Amino acid sequence: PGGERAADGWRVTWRGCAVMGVLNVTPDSFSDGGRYASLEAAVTRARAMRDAGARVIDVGGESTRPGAEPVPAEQELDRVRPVLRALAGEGALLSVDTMKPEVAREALAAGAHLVNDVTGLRDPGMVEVCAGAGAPACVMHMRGEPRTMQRSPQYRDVVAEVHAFLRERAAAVLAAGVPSVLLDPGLGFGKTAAHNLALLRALPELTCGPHPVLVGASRKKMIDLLAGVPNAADRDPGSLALHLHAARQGAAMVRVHAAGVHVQALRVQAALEDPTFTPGR
Ligand SMILES: Cn1cnc2c(O)nc(N)nc21
Repeated sequence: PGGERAADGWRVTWRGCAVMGVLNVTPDSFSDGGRYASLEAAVTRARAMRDAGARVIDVGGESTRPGAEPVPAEQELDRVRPVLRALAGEGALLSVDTMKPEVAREALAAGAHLVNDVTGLRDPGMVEVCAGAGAPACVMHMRGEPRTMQRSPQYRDVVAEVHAFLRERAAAVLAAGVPSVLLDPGLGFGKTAAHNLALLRALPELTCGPHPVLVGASRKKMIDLLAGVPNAADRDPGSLALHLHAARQGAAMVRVHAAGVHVQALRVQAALEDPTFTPGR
């Protein structure tokens, strides 16, 4: 907490953990599907999250929730490009949430600063796009693919396997010229709630490394399994609990729907954790 910390090639001075606001411009996303289908609504939402203190806005045109059907590249691009163009240069950093290199390339040209690829840049073309554009990337662990990943995920040792994957992918993409990476354990992407808990409890093993770590638990199914909250839209308190834990364990950023709630709580937590912090009065 506090002081300068390089994160992904751009220097941010922040206290504690930064917030990445989720902007799903898809009709079927699990928690806010369809609400931001119109460009104006999406841009308004992004500005609200930025004004609430979100450091990054993550723009996604293809749902990655469990069971989601793939979307053609052109359709995905038609959803995200106008939003990125409208937001470019307005102050928030922009990431594009996509698994497709051709979408990432066009999104970076339209103003995105960062690529958030839930496959961990599995496609070599994605590595080329990020290296070619000099764009940082989030390397996330996913077992399988969104459509089938939650059927029966199994690991010998989920923490060891996920951390090994992230270290190996990070080394590979950096060696291929991607300027910097964030690592992300990919909660809910081919994991049971028990797997997610193990990964959250082992975060210090990941955050003690050289790369900033991003964690996204916002409104996910595990909150229902831990606290009995069947409706995704009601899960922000549980999301906050998980993200405060992640920040306390050294996460550099959390990916959230409720940006304002998280910004306030993380600022208070950072002050609490920072013995040099002196309140205004
Ligand atoms: C797109 N998306 C959904 N959940 C996510 C998570 O936990 N991390 C990242 N990087 N992206 C996510």
